[in-house]
Amino acid sequence: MTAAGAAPKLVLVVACALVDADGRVLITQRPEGKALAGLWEFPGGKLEPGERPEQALIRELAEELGIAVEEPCLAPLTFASHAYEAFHLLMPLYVCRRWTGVVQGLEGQATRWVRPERLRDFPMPPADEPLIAHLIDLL
Ligand SMILES: Nc1nc2c([nH]c(=O)n2[C@H]2C[C@H](O)[C@@H](COP(=O)(O)OP(=O)(O)OP(=O)(O)O)O2)c(=O)[nH]1
Repeated sequence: MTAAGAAPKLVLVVACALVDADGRVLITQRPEGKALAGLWEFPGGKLEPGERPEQALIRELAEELGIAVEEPCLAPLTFASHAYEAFHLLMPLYVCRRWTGVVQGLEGQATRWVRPERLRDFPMPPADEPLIAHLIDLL
């Protein structure tokens, strides 16, 4: 609970479910030393000042994974809205099936391609749990 009048800080993070030709989804493991370290998440991150969400996501996918995505290939699927202790996370989740380049964990993060029904076998941040059902429905 926050004190009356004190609104939690709203943090906008964009994330993407990359889907391969076999219908598997990419998850990446948050590195040691970061918040939520060791948990598996969808690639993405916070917007930089002046960025549109899609631009931020394209930048994050290039920086984290070394792939190039065109904006029309990002389809909105759903979003997460989750109250963490320090902030409230609002996280649109896009789906992308087309990119160029080969996915690599450029920041040393582990990467896994996982069938949507298997996503629950990987510990994910609490904000992500409700997203899994949407991916199972879609794929
Ligand atoms: N990229 C991504 N972030 C997620 C997911 N689920 C989830 O709760 N988050 C949270 C974790 C972080 O608090 C935030 C993403 O921030 P980030 O990865 O860009 O930044 P960070 O934690 O390294 O923090 P910072 O050092 O940049 O401040 O969103 C997810 O599936 N993907």
